[in-house]
Amino acid sequence: MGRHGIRGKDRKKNKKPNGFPRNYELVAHDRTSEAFVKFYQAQGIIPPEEWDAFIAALKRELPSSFRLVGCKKEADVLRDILNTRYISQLEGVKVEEEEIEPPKPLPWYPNNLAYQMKMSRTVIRKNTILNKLHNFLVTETELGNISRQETVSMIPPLLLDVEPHHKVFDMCAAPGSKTMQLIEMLHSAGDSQAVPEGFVLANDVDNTRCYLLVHQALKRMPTPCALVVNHDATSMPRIRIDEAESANSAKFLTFDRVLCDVVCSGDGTLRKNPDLWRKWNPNLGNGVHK
Ligand SMILES: C[S@@+](CC[C@H](N)C(=O)[O-])C[C@H]1O[C@@H](n2cnc3c(N)ncnc32)[C@H](O)[C@@H]1O
Repeated sequence: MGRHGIRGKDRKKNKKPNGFPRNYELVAHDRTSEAFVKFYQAQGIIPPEEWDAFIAALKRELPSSFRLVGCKKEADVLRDILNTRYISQLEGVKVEEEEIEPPKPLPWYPNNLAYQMKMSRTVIRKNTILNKLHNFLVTETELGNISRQETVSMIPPLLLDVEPHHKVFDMCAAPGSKTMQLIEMLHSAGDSQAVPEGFVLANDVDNTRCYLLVHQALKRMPTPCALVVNHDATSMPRIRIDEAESANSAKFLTFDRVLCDVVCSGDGTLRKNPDLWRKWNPNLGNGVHK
């Protein structure tokens, strides 16, 4: 079951008999779409023997996940608070006969700083500790101590193995969850006051999304080691780093690490937003490639 606000024309259709609009309605999500099946089968990119597993994966609700910002000295304290005040209190707790799953550390993420959990909003509302945990996560996210990020999105920056002296180019950076992780890795030397030698050049072609990068991501992680640029990464100009007059002796910036997180179809969002099943059409994916 999901809860939806009812907007626009749909609001008219959803009037109660007494004439007052129902703002919310409980809707069972129909996680099927003929258009989706037709489109993906025509692409021929999913081997027939994997089709059922593919659809089953898309129908599984996406667990939520978050990271404690690792380069801050508060990370250890926050992990302790999370474990003692919330996770240990939730062991074996049931909501309406159903045992709830407390947040679990992702085993491959360094220092147990990333967690995943499966909890619906309905369950959160019905349990006091879960409610408090929810408020804790919201507050610490606002303070920049926690970053809400999908589990799969945490992997590429980890694989880059960024060190504090690295010059890093994040080619398609907005809205910036991976940029944040790269900056954290630059600042990972332990001394939170020290300015690392390296930096992240964070670029995105979309000007509006560059604003998101600055105002949502970098605002929470102030650093002198990040620069945002707004350019088409397919024709990125070389950046000259010498002061010489002569073009013959020109030196250009090179990078130690490059992250290129290109646009996808966005269809994985079906897991996060099941309402998309009924609205799905190929233009949604094509739209992000304009
Ligand atoms: C998958 S999103 C990036 C998500 C981001 N790395 C993060 O972790 O938050 C892809 C981004 O690529 C950008 N983009 C698309 N074409 C681009 C291009 N030619 N040059 C630079 N950025 C581009 C889009 O505007 C979009 O913000």
